[in-house]
Amino acid sequence: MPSDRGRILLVEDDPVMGGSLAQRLRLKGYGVDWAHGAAEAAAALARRLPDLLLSDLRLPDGSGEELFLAHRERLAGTPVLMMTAYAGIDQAIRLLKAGADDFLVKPLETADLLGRVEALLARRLVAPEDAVLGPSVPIRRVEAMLRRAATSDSPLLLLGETGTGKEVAARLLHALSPRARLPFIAVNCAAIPADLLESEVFGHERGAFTGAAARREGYAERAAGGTLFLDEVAELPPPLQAKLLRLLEAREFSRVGGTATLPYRARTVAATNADLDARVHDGRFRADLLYRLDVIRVEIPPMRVRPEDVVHLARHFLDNAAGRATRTVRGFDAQAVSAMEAHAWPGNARELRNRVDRAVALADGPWIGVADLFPDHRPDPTGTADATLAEVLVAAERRAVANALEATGWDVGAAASRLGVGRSTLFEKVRRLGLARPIEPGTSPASGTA
Ligand SMILES: Nc1ncnc2c1ncn2[C@@H]1O[C@H](COP(=O)(O)OP(=O)(O)OP(=O)(O)O)[C@@H](O)[C@H]1O
Repeated sequence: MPSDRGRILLVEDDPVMGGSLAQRLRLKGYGVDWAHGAAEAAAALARRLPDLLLSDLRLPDGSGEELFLAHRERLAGTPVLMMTAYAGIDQAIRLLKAGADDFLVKPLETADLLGRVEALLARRLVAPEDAVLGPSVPIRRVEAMLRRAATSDSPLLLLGETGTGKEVAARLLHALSPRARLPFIAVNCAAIPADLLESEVFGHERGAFTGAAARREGYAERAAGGTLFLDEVAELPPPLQAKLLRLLEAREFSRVGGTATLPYRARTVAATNADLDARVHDGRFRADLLYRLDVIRVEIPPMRVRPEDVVHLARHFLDNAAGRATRTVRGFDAQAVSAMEAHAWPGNARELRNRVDRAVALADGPWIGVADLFPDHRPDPTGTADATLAEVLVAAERRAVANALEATGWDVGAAASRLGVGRSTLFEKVRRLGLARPIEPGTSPASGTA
């Protein structure tokens, strides 16, 4: 069985056909959101990008072709598989030319369908030996999206908790893009005082304001034909939001105090750990600006759902820190490795880097131990010398169950088969371990998952 299956948006109006497809895909361990028409599918796509779109061409309120074309830019990193009756083959071929990945002719052969779904999802992963960001399946999936998006000029929005590596992802995107030799300019929208932000981003002419002794180029100008990375974009004050919107729409700007209009040639990549949809909803972020920025959306998963990356990144950080250290540091001892694997990493990769840097600086032997990494508090019980066996087992069980549920999008049937237990056993474990499904804003019962 594949190690990670992914989430499929199934668009099919026929209740019998849709029901049977959803069931077969779920039995194979995929998470399935089933939309019964084009409007429902558009709403589901706006909420969350699936790992694969499987859509019928003929829909009661539109067509799969219109749906795909309307979302083509956002779907740049998502495989698209169309289903059509024989009469729709011409349309399906048009869609392949427009960028869809594959199509199936009805009546469907289940084995064929499942084979193509699996092949398309596998293509979304970067091979482990090529992966730069980390070895886990979720981060290799992110990397595959970045690689595909690197050739496009569309704005890209990076979402993820603090410290997950959004700037690292933006730099990788830039490095993989045809703009790689041009500047990468990073602006932290939250770190610059609001009254300076405009002149920092757009530059100013001499004498534009008190203290403007000379003309200064802003970030938008210095980015030239490279990449302008707007970190913490949710913190932009409203007047700057309006100016950024103009920059993106008109692709031109003026320096503060200047009259000349300058062309904006950079690719825009924005990042935030805030819930931008909620900010739009409560009026703190412009809907039209979000629409402009959110053309390709890439979500960087938190460290707790990709434990395979923890030790890999820790070794990478250790190599860097050890290179700067005067003493010889050889690595982590076994307990330190277990403790890192068990820790929840609320500060994500940044916390990991900080802990490793500090441990390398302070450790008094060649091997880094638990106390060097976690001097401030006891990490989750697993791996600590003083945890009871019962605590260690509960922590390991909790982690395995949480990982399986997360990886299958809380598809309990799929998670149960991954873990090799029955559904009812898994339900009981979820209840006993106090695990709760994260609530996705706007999820409607119609898009229900098993
Ligand atoms: N995949 C990775 N490989 C190597 N280093 C990484 C990786 N991901 C994150 N880091 C490191 O972790 C730290 C945090 O990463 P980064 O600044 O990109 O996170 P961020 O999501 O942009 O954070 P914030 O939301 O606070 O802006 C940096 O030191 C970065 O070098």
